[in-house]
This record gives sequence, C-alpha cells and structure tokens, in this order.
Amino acid sequence: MTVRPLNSQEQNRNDTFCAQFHGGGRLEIQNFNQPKQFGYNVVFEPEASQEDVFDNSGMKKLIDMALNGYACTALAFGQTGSGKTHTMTGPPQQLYEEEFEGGKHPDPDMVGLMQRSFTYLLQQAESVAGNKVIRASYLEIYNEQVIDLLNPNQKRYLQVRWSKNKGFYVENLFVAECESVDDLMAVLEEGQLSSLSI
Ligand SMILES: Nc1ncnc2c1ncn2[C@@H]1O[C@H](COP(=O)(O)OP(=O)(O)OP(=O)(O)O)[C@@H](O)[C@H]1O
Repeated sequence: MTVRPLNSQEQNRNDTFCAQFHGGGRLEIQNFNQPKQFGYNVVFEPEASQEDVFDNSGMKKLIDMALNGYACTALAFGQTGSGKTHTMTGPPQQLYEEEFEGGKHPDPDMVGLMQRSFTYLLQQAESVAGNKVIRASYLEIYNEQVIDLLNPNQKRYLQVRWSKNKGFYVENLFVAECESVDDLMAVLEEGQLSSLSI
C-alpha cells in the first residue's frame, strides 16, 4: 500500500490528512471520526522515495522468480489520481531520455518500478547461467478491448485466445526482442506515446 502526499488542489481546499501510520504495515483511516484499521504487508508513507518502494515492494523477488521460470505479475490498483502511474513509471518526464517538452529533464530519483525493474532484470539475467532471451510486449485493455500499444496502427482489437501449449495469449500481439535496458526503455516509451494518443 502506498499513500501519496496531498496534492496542491487538496492543500488549497484545506483537506486534512486522514491516514495514520502505526508501523508494521498497520494503517488507520479516520472515516468521519470513526477510526478504521487496515493491515498490509508493507505501507509506504507519503515521504517514501521511489527507491524505497522498489526495494521494499517485493519487485526484486518477483524478478528473481521470473528468472527461475515462474509467471509473475506486478499490479497497481487504486482509484483515479491515487498514484498508480507515479508508482509504476514516475511522473511523465521520467520516460524520455531526451529533454522533455517544456525543458524538464528526467530525474533518476523519480523513475518508477518499471524502469528500476529493467535495470535489475538485466543485471540478474547476466549473472544467471545459460542463454536468456528477453521479449517485451505492451498492451492496453480498455472497456474489455485489447489494444497493441506497440502496433497502434493496427485498427482492429486483438483477440484473447487459449491453446494447450501456450495457455491464454493475445493473438498477433507485437513482440520486441530486447537485449539492453535501452531496448526495454524504448518499448516503454513507444507504448506510453501510443497510449497518450489513443
Ligand atoms: N508518492 C507520490 N509522491 C508525490 N506525488 C505523487 C505520488 N503519487 C502520486 N503523485 C501525484 O499525484 C497525481 C496523480 O497520480 P497518478 O497520475 O500516478 O495517479 P493514477 O492512479 O495513475 O491516476 P489515473 O487512474 O487517473 O491515471 C500525479 O500528479 C502524481 O505525480
């Protein structure tokens, strides 16, 4: 669980912070003066850095497991504006290596779980014996329709199918073979640009 700081709009209308942190994954919410207690594996307080979240969210363990052959998923879930994108990729300018529109430069401290995972994955893959091939796809599911973000000109929605050998898969999904962090970053940037223009 990550709890983001109050944004400027919330500060301007004098919203008060309703969360209290009791350590050990325990969180208390004041719900109209009725305290409600919640328990999580980890709670990241508003001051937590992107590095804290990467180091303590279990992402490294997931990547280690993926390299050992397990299918792994990282999922961000929360209401609109709660910080899913911030956690996964950081603010938008973190995605582009070149100077961002408006003169902002990427801040390496602000990059999110995805970019940090790329670096960790490549480091770990090098230390694991045997040939490893990294392939990346990027799709969006919106209103139960699948869109290929690496091939957005394909006008049709893609079909989800099942086969005995592959299990569930998305038919005709573009797959990019990646050898470096830069290759993975290019996939992320390409997909993000497509999702903004859809
Ligand atoms: N931990 C954080 N620290 C500072 N700012 C944050 C944090 N989390 C989110 N924000 C800011 O809050 C705003 C909303 O966050 P974000 O866009 O990540 O939400 P979201 O859950 O992806 O929303 P949506 O579902 O609408 O796309 C952004 O301006 C983001 O930079």
